[in-house]
Amino acid sequence: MGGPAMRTSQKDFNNAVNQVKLLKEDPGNEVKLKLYALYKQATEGPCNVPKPGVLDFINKTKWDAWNALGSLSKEAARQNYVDLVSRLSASSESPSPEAPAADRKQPESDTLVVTSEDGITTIRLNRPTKKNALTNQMYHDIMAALQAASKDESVITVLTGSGDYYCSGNDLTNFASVPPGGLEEMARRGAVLLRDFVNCFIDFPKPLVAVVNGPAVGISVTVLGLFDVVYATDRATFHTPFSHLGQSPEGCSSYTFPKIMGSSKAAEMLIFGKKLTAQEACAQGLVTEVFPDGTFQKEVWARLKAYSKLPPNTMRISKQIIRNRERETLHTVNAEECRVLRERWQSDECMNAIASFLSRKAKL
Ligand SMILES: CCCCCCCCCCC/C=C/C(=O)SCCNC(=O)CCNC(=O)[C@H](O)C(C)(C)COP(=O)(O)OP(=O)(O)OC[C@H]1O[C@@H](n2cnc3c(N)ncnc32)[C@H](O)[C@@H]1OP(=O)(O)O
Repeated sequence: MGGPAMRTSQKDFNNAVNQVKLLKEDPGNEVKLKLYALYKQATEGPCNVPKPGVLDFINKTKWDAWNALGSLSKEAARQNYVDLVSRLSASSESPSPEAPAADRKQPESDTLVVTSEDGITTIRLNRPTKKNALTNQMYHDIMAALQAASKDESVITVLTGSGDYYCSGNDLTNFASVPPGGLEEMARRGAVLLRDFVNCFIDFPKPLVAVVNGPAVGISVTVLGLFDVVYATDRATFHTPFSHLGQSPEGCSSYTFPKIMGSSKAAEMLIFGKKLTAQEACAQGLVTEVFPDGTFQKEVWARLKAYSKLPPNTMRISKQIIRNRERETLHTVNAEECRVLRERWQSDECMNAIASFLSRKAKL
């Protein structure tokens, strides 16, 4: 993959190196190995020392981790290191879901309903009169719900919607109240929120399933590439109208969609905003299986209940080994997409599209 424009300075990197020493929680061996490899790549470049012998287990493991970074540039490694440390610092400082920040409503807010039953935690978007459009609060609530689900007793986590839509994407009124810092500050905050939101999907440790109960728009479509399985009713459609909105792809779709469906089909969706039927999305690999709407709920939940009886640790480990192949790439893509969107949100094309929706309630 071509490396995105990097912005991390040597000073940011040095700060991150110092920050690691101050982490309140041990991040575990896997993460420490990743930090080691990125540090070596950032400071010395691609692995350039002889491979330790098989019996020198620790040094061989470290060598393997460094060597696995291949020809990643020093700058990209520095950026990935800083991003990783920033995520670690945020998670060790952020309050647990049981002790929420005072200024933030928790998922008990009725726009998100979280339930756990039969080994399945279900996160349900519950704003049917607005087609489950995502408010700022809902982004935070979904992140908190995913964080809680990653630690609860459940085996599988499901995201679904209430009513006739799965989700109509970002609530465009999120852009209506401009903070004191102006448009620039709004775009900066939006980019941080989006990056953190998508990171939660990249790093979610258990099998994650989307039960797409109706049409899906925007970010609710793009993050599907980060789910393990996507079941859809035959009523569902998949629409990413970014160009219509003066915006650019997010949710890692600039990477996952070409990988899933090929570059030309991905371009038709992400650049021209082609809306796919459920059958088309399935044929292109974005959807795992399509069910008739009349039996959708019954068939899908019966399937998921059966899967939830499989050995939990084995499923989690299998998911991790699949995700680990490209975790760092996904984080890099996410950071780059957010950087570009931050600029798009300040563009005339985007402002005009949002103003048009807000003033005339323009339809896609
Ligand atoms: C601090 C900065 C904050 C920034 C936060 C940024 C966070 C990250 C952002 C990530 C980037 C995401 C990108 C996207 O998701 S792009 C996609 C955005 N979505 C849309 O453009 C969809 C707009 N909606 C429509 O086109 C139609 O409503 C739709 C086709 C979905 C349904 O049409 P239908 O005719 O069936 O129904 P209605 O239009 O009558 O809808 C019912 C009511 O729901 C309101 N609605 C629907 N979708 C949205 C939406 N996305 N945002 C806001 N409101 C929405 C609609 O207006 C109706 O409301 P009223 O009943 O009050 O009229």
